[in-house]
Amino acid sequence: MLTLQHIQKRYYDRLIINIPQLELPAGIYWMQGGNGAGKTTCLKIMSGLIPFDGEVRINTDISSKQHPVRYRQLVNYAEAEPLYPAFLTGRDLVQLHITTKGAGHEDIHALSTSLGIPDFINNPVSSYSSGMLKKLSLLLAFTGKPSFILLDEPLITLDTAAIQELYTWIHRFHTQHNVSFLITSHQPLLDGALPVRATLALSDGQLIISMNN
Ligand SMILES: Nc1ncnc2c1ncn2[C@@H]1O[C@H](COP(=O)(O)OP(=O)(O)OP(=O)(O)O)[C@@H](O)[C@H]1O
Repeated sequence: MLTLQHIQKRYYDRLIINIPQLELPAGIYWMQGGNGAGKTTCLKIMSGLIPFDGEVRINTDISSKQHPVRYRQLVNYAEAEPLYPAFLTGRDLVQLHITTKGAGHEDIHALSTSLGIPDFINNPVSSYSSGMLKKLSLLLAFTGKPSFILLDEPLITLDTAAIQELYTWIHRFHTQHNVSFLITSHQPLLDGALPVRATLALSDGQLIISMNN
């Protein structure tokens, strides 16, 4: 369960996010919103990466502000446009994540192989295409033993085969390891692609929730 209370985020004097109360029980969530609606800002708040007013907690009592290390072990985040130090290889980054996040729910190498990452994992990330970089960032978001994985625009730059693989892994982590997902996208989810619990629409800084079924 991810809980948000009294969340406000301003850039300069402009209120970007205003969420008085939100509870996301275990599930898969699909978030939509136009350009500049605040999706990335919202995910950065939920991942504890930027300052904000209010409180975000995972599993009821672990606060992103009071227990930042434990919180970050339980909430993983993949950026829409990931950036890494150019000289590191994919293998360096995977190793770093495995070392800091601990043994994962599953052998991460199977996910890596299904996305074709072994073909380029030993090369420096400066040589990666945008799709390769995206695949690596998604792989890193599956490391450790998170309760919640936040994926910002995971579909952009992925080819159709990789999107299908990603859906398979999301479904598997959710059903077998009870991992929840919050996924942002400009596209509506294709019918039956994922068992989404609710759709979140972000507009004027406010979230509107539509439960499925
Ligand atoms: N570091 C920043 N400084 C000032 N304003 C910012 C900053 N980051 C984001 N904003 C503003 O906050 C608003 C929300 O931006 P955000 O990136 O969260 O939107 P988004 O929904 O992810 O957009 P998109 O779909 O275009 O990626 C925008 O008006 C943006 O200009």
